[in-house]
Amino acid sequence: MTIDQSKRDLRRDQKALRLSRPVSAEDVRRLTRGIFEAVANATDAVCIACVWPLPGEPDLRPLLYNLHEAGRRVVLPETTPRGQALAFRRWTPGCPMVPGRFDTAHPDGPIDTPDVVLVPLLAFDRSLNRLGYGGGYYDRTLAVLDCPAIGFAWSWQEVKTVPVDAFDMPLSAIVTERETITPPKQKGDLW
Ligand SMILES: Nc1nc2c(c(=O)[nH]1)N(C=O)[C@@H](CNc1ccc(C(=O)N[C@@H](CCC(=O)O)C(=O)O)cc1)CN2
Ligand SMILES: Nc1ncnc2c1ncn2[C@@H]1O[C@H](COP(=O)(O)OP(=O)(O)OP(=O)(O)O)[C@@H](O)[C@H]1O
Repeated sequence: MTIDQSKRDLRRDQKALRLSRPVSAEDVRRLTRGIFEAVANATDAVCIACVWPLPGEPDLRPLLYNLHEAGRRVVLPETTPRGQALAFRRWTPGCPMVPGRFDTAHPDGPIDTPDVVLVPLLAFDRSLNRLGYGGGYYDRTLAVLDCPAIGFAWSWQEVKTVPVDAFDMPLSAIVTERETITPPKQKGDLW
């Protein structure tokens, strides 16, 4: 099977899984707290890229308010034409949301460059590889941004190995409602 085919199959299965699993309010609180802490640890990150939820995805909307109240700038992706990197636009509480491509929605605020990007995903593995919707949007965006990329997901979205291509960008960390997964220690690391 080609990498493309195995990605397609995994994408289909993981979409169905994510829509079918019930999520408790406690899970939502734990995941939101974990992401907030991961962002707080990136102390010099002023501008944080989040997402406006798609069906079945963890709902980060409470986090947007928390980050805004904590004095961070919040930006959300505008889904650009296929083949382009995402554009991030400033969000403020209650700002109008504009319908965009693939049933996404984005704020109508000014474009801004994030210092850290929270990345949605359908599947992940322990090596911090991710599978997304297949537009390649986050891979293209992270390739040009060169900033920390923190994946967020439910723990049960983990698979043994995500099929990867050369252009796939591994994440800096993945936060779930159970744990935050960070890169394994490398030989030669000072500490
Ligand atoms: N909340 C949220 N916003 C996001 C993303 C995301 O994953 N979550 N994206 C993450 O990249 C970007 C846009 N996402 C995309 C959504 C759908 C397709 C897409 O190709 N959809 C096909 C069906 C694909 C399939 O069923 O396999 C379609 O609608 O025809 C591509 C990118 C930016 N905004
Ligand atoms: N840095 C890049 N430059 C050019 N093309 C890219 C780049 N990254 C990904 N692509 C293209 O995007 C397409 C989709 O990639 P992939 O299947 O890995 O998407 P995904 O990571 O699941 O989706 P997303 O990042 O939107 O959530 C691929 O066909 C690939 O050719």
